[in-house]
Amino acid sequence: MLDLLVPVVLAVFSSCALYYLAYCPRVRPPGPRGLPIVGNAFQMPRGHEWLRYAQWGAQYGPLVYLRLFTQDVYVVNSPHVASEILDKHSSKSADRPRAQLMVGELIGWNKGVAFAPASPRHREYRKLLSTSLNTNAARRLSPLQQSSALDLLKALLDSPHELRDHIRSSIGNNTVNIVFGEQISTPDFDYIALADDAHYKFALAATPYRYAVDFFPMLKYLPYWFPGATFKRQARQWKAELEHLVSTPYNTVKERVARGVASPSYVTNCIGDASADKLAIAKDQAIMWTAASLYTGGSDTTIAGILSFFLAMTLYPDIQRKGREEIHSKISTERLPTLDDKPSLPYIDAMVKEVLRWNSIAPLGLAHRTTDTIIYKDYEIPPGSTIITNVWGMMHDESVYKDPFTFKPERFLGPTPEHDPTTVAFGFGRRVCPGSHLALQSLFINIALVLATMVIEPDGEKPDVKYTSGVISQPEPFKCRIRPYSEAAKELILRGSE
Ligand code: HEM
Repeated sequence: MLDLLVPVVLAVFSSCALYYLAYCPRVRPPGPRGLPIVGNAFQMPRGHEWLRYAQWGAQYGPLVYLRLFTQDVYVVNSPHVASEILDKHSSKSADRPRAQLMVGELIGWNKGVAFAPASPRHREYRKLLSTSLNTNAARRLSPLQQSSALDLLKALLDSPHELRDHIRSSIGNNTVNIVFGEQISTPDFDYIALADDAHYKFALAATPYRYAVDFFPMLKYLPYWFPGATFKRQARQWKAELEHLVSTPYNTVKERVARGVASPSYVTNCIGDASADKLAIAKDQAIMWTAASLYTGGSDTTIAGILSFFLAMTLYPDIQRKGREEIHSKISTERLPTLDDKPSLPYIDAMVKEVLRWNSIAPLGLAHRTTDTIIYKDYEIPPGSTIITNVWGMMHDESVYKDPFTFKPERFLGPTPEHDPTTVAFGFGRRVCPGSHLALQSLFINIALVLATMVIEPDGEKPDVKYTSGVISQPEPFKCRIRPYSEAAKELILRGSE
């Protein structure tokens, strides 16, 4: 009898354990207590969400659980946890939350790289992007970035008060040159103006709770003429505008490739040796949509970074002076710095990092969606969950960055530098920003050229540090005075731009 007891007890015990493991929901990470049915829907912040997420992070820990009706949402407030979930389980976390119906499906933004679902199409996109934007490829594009930074200096000599417009046009033109090889602008088609308009409409259409169709998907079947179906007519018009914006420059470059007169660019590089009119449809579409996505992903982000740098320099004259002294002592005042000088300019390199950290350009990155169960510690993250990375929160965690609201490049120098923000600012896993090398180069070149030749000062009172809300956050309008550092510096700019 006793012989039987031990195996029976063991069998019962292990069955219970197996049942528990298989069927009992694992513990969820802590988070604010929600209401029945709606969960945390009414506690969700509207605007500058990263501040509330960081507060929840301080209260509940690096992984916070929220429920919006039936949607599981995990907010990650630590680089380590983000990497454990999104880098280590990259194949299970590479999807995007289904874009709201209006902006994604009806207008068509889900064909762009950033909002495309994880799929063979998205993998094809990433293959094209990594071939053309990897470290070596990006390095070859630095002369174009140098020349657009010089355009910015020249424009600032002429009209320093138009700082924002000058940065926008220098970065916009540069991105178009990199992607299409030349400006695509005719009296009827101004690419940059049309792209900016499309981004504005994207932001309107993506505003949460704006369109009833996002909650009641059946509404998408309403006929266009139906009373009250204004959203359908609006979506049809915006979709046509988006497709025109995406296809016109691409077809222009393709036609130039066919005539053998295209300038080198991302698009010509992707088309490669294939005869431009014989590309497989899937590849043709992939080149067209990745090209458009480079402008969308690369323009406003880089502009926000350069504006942040100008704001920081207005507020921190000593840091500005130190940066300029490094350039003048290591490179001289006789020539302008280039990307090749990076190894001799560690302080400028640290400034680039601090620009990325001080006020995060993409404070919440872009949300991921899981497609399979992910186990992290005791927690089970089910498929279909939304993962939000609170990049701003990670960059302002006092246990990682001492005095996080102060602009202090020194934190990245010396024997014990603080955590490198470039590992966080560009996102995680299979969705990590494909333009990060280009972005870092652009920030370095612009910062080095401005510091070598210009002085930035407050215009009256020191400005407040106020940033816009949204996917990309940039300084709100602020006043500063910009003047050449010396007559020689002015000469250098004018000579350099001849
Ligand atoms: C300082 C400037 C930039 C910052 C801070 C930035 C940041 C980011 C972040 C956080 C993501 C989302 C990553 C994720 O989902 O985990 C992203 C995605 C993306 N970025 Fe950037 N970015 C910058 C510049 C650029 C540039 C210059 C380009 C192209 C020329 C670019 C193209 C893209 C694209 C296409 C995606 C979508 C990737 C995908 O979903 O697969 N970005 N970026």
